[in-house]
Amino acid sequence: MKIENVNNEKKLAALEAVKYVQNGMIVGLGTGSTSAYMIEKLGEEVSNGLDIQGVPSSERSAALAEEYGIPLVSLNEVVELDITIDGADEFDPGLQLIKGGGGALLREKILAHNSKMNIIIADSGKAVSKLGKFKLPIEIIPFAANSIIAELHKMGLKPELRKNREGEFRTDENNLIVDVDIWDHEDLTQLNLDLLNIPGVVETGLFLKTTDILIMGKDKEVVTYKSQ
Ligand SMILES: O=C[C@H](O)[C@H](O)[C@H](O)COP(=O)(O)O
Repeated sequence: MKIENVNNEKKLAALEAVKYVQNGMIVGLGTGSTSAYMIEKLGEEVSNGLDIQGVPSSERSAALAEEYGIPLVSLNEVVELDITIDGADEFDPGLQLIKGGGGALLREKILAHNSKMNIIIADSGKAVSKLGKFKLPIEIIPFAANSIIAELHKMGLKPELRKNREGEFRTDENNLIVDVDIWDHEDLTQLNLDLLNIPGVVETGLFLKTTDILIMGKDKEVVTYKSQ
C-alpha cells in the first residue's frame, strides 16, 4: 500500500479515537506515528475548549503534546487514567498486540495497566492472523545485557540488540531493547512469563489483555473492534 494511504488510515483511526475523549478526562498519550495524529487532533480540540490533562508515554510524545498545547501531568500526580490511546506494531483477532517498535513499550504498558479504558489505533497493515512477523521488543537493563542475550539465544529467540546511528538504542528509562523472533511460539502468555522471569528483563512488548477497543483505518473508513 502507498505510504500516503497508510498515513491516511492512521489518521482516520486517530480521529475516530479522539471522539471517545471527554471533558475532565486524564488521557494517556501513546507513542509513534499513529499516536502523533491523535495528539495533533487532541491539541486542536484543546484549543477549541476541551479540558483534559495528558500523561505522555514517552519524551517524544511529551514534546509533541507540548507543541500542540495539551496540558500534561505525570502519572504519579494522577495515579489512574480515564483513557489511553496508543498505536501498535501488530494486532491479532483476539486484539493481542506487539508494541515497542519505537522503544516506548515500558511506559506504554504502565499507562495501559493504569488506564480505565485502552483504545488502540492502527492502519490495516497491522492486522495479522498470528503475532510474530514483527520482532518482539524486550526492554532490558544494560548491566545484564550479555547474559540476557545468551539466555534468549538458548530459548531459540534469535535476539538482536537494537542499534541506531549513535550506537545502542536507549529507551527513555536509559535501558536497552532486544528484538526477538517469537514466530514459532504458540503460548504467548507462557512465553511472556518466561521472559519476565529472566532477571534484568524489565518489560516485553506483548500486550495480551489490555486492549478494550481497537480502531483500524481501512481505506477510507474505520473498523472498530471491541474486546469480548
Ligand atoms: O514504541 C512504540 C509504540 O509501541 C508504538 O505504538 C508502535 O511502535 C506503533 O507505532 P506506529 O504508530 O508508528 O506504527
